[in-house]
Amino acid sequence: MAEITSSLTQLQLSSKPKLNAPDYYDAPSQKAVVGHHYHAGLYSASDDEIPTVDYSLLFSNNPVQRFLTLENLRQACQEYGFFYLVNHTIPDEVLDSVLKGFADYVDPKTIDERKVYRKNGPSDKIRWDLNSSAGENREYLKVVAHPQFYAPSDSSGISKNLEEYHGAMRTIVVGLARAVSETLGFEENYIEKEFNLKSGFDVMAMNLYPPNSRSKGAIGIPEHTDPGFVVSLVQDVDGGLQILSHQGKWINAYIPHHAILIQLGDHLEVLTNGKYKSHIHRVIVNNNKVPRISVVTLHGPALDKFISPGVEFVDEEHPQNYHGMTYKESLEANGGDQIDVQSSLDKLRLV
Ligand SMILES: O=C(O)CCC(=O)C(=O)O
Ligand SMILES: [Fe+2]
Repeated sequence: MAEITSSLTQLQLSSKPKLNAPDYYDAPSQKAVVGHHYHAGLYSASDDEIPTVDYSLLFSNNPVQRFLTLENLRQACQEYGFFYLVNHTIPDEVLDSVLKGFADYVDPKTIDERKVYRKNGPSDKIRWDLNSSAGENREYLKVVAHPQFYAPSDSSGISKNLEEYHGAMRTIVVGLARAVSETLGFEENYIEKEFNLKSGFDVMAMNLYPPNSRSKGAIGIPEHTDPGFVVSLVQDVDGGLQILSHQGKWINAYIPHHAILIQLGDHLEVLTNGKYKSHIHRVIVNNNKVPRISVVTLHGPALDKFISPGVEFVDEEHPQNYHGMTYKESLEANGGDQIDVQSSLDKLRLV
């Protein structure tokens, strides 16, 4: 588990760790392919700090400590919209085995096993694809993980790891829902109720990004925001995740080892009428020396839950900025399938 590294009295900041390639990868010997049609500086981003929130202190018995950590979380939500979560209760071994499990799963020798999960239809609960183009470079597996967990059949035994990890992450997300509700000045069950999180629709996306020597361009995943309450993300190595700040500046995410990156989702933005916003992010692979794996979970409201700005967030000074829609409708509003967990913030915004 990541350690408490900073003071409570100000936003807790992370430092840039060194690239730490796990030994199950063959680091490619090739240098970056010459002749890619992108400019090295085109996707550069700054190393500005990203706040860190200590999960365990959100539930501290010490009221001062708890108050200060909730204030830290409120600032992180309102002024950033993303933060690193440390001391979060998921054992290191669980994080390591989900990442290692996916690394084993995407063995190029077993690619035919995965192809059965290529798009079959709109009700797919498991989806796999491999994109290698100027616009996107990644292999991914997505599974619906809640209210029911859909386990991919596989010879490497990944499903057990995924399900264990998801169960642990859900516990944290419910804890975060309670803490975030308090930062908004509500009873702790406000978000759980508004999103009916007990029946929340969660999708896990496991991504493998190639090193630059094996990619067809600079982009791992193009710019987007994600629907839902929050997105949780763990990774094996740093490598190109960039988030667009409030100030319109791209920031490199250097996630401390064994910490979790939390990004606020579109539907928290809708519920709070824009007070807590989701942020555009992308993955750039042009500097990657080794492959990178991320395990990203989109924790959503229940599919049938109608989400609109809470009345408490709308007044003369703050006119309603978003339409209401059920979560299901919003996932499908841009023609996507539920498993695509596509953003439709463009359709939800009134202005
Ligand atoms: O892999 C990453 O770092 C980000 C992936 C992502 O944004 C997503 O899957 O929605
Ligand atoms: Fe994303």
